[in-house]
Amino acid sequence: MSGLNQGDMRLSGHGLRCVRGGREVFAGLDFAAGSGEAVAVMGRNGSGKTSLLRLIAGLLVPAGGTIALEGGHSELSLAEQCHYLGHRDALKPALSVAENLTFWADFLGGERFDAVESLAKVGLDHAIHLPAGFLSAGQRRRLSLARLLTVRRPVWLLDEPTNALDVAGQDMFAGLMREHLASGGMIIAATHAPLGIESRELRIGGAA
Ligand SMILES: Nc1ncnc2c1ncn2[C@@H]1O[C@H](COP(=O)(O)OP(=O)(O)OP(=O)(O)O)[C@@H](O)[C@H]1O
Repeated sequence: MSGLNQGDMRLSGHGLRCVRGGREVFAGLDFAAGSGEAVAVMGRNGSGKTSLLRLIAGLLVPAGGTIALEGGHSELSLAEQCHYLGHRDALKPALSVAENLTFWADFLGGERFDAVESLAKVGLDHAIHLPAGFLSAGQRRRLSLARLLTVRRPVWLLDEPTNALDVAGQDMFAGLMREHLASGGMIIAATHAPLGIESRELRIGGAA
């Protein structure tokens, strides 16, 4: 019995151990997040914040411990219910802004929402036909964020999501995160700066 209400989800990790390049990065790590909750993963450089997100996304295998999602879509894996947004923007410079978004929507599959509307929400509708290679760093980040809106997935794994965003961009993104949480989603974000939304702190490896 999970004790969850219908539609609610809970993502948790217990006793997680991460080894990279033969070196232990962290061990005995526990975390939990429920629908509507955000967790800010904090810690010094190299403490394993990105590694934790990659473990949850299924891009790395834990050396120990377990990760479980309760109450999600029973026919989909955890990875299929996650968006993983790395700190580097995964964009194809020769493709236009709209084509990059379509590429990601095709790649990720599932139900998709209007790309133009998503681009408008992140303030990029004026650049829709521009090659992504021409975008500024903040605009590239905004295009990456539009992916979260075009393909809806309940678990957002975000690595330093506000990097390169100006103050207005950070406010815009805080609004998008709040909407996502209000709709029952959850967010695990590695960050060195405040996220701009209410969040629980998960500190890895002692004080930064
Ligand atoms: N592919 C790899 N092979 C070996 N070691 C790696 C690899 N990737 C990362 N590491 C090591 O794992 C440790 C954790 O890295 P990680 O990127 O998870 O840290 P982080 O907390 O996100 O750091 P930062 O705040 O600098 O972004 C670091 O010591 C790093 O050198």
